[in-house]
Amino acid sequence: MARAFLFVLDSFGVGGARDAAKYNDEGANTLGHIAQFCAAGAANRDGLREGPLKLPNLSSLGLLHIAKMASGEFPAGMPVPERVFGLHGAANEVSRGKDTPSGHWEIAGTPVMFDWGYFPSDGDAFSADLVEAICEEGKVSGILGNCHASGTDIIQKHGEEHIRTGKPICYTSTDSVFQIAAHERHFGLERLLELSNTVRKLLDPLNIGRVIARPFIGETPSTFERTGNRRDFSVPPPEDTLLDRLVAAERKVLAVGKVGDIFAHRGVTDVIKANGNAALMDRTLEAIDRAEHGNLVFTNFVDFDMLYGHRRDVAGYAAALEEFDRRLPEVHAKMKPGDLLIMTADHGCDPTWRGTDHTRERVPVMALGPGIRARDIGIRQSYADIGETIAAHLGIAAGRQGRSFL
Ligand SMILES: O=P(O)(O)O[C@H]1O[C@H](CO)[C@@H](O)[C@H]1O
Ligand SMILES: [Mn+2]
Ligand SMILES: [Mn+2]
Repeated sequence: MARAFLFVLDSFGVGGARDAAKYNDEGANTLGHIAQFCAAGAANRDGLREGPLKLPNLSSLGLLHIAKMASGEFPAGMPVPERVFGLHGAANEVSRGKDTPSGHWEIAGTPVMFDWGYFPSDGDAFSADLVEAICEEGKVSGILGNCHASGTDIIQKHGEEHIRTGKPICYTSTDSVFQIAAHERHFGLERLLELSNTVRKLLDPLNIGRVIARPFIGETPSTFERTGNRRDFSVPPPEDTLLDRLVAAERKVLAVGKVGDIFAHRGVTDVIKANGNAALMDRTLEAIDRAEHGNLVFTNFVDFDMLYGHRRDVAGYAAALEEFDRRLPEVHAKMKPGDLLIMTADHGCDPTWRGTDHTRERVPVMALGPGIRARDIGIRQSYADIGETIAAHLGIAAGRQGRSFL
């Protein structure tokens, strides 16, 4: 019985990307810098965590060896185990963007070799024509924001005006995204989702990867808070991915968290939503119980990126990693002969880095399962090797990109 479980720790990079300078990210290292801050006592938070970064389970699967391989150094303050129990390596990204869809599609065998459309960072992000079309077709009297921004900052800045005027808050980042923040009650969640759909269609000719609906609640800047009802409206991948190939071979793909949205629901048989890493882990464990021979359970753990990486919150990121690490034995306990678990990431988001955007980095690749012998699989030339490994493990035909490391 062969089953595969793929966990993407969203934004958990390990530094070392050869092309980092092209993205103004030379030296960025999500794991390395978190470990450094923790070891220096600069990531303590009362009641949350303290001291050096503690990831005993990930370390025993080779995470620290991966860090050394990817960026030249073991992470600071973390004891290096003598023996490693998993297949371990790092992977370069070949896709041009350092965004979530590019990373996930590349993992699934479809690197993004075209350029996404992006919005300018000087002056208005969105052209007058686009704003006019949004107002007309989306039936709103105007938009707020119209700039590059951090999603939590911009709702503090414009939230009250948004409630007063009904104008949605529209912003972007260095990713190919158009984000729309609106109040769940005053503006209405359904209306926000409809507007996002309308904008999605308007943006197709501009090659924009995603429209993201960002509902929030609260009445004042200090109480505004984004909710778990975020929705991503992605363009479909440019060609069939591992997920489509599995479905064509009559396999189930159980997509936990935002995975379904990222693949525009192509190649997904079961959509399982959850809010927050703890609930994502709970739903993943249930999906593993349900998964049958030949199935893939594919989970995105979004908190690392959304709540801590973009917020440049080192202590928060460290605590989330430690919590994830603590729950890994629950996954191990469910693994049966024939199961393969791969853990990786889609890009970096170094919480010590300038700005609030993703960082171009290598990602860790950890694979384990009963009967899979631990070894060093080196630096892989593309994330696509991960998807190919799953294809080989589940016994479907090889795709066009990547090489299995099994
Ligand atoms: O600041 P927030 O709204 O979290 O936005 C972040 O989330 C987007 C999608 O991951 C990224 O493009 C980044 O801009
Ligand atoms: Mn991501
Ligand atoms: Mn992100």
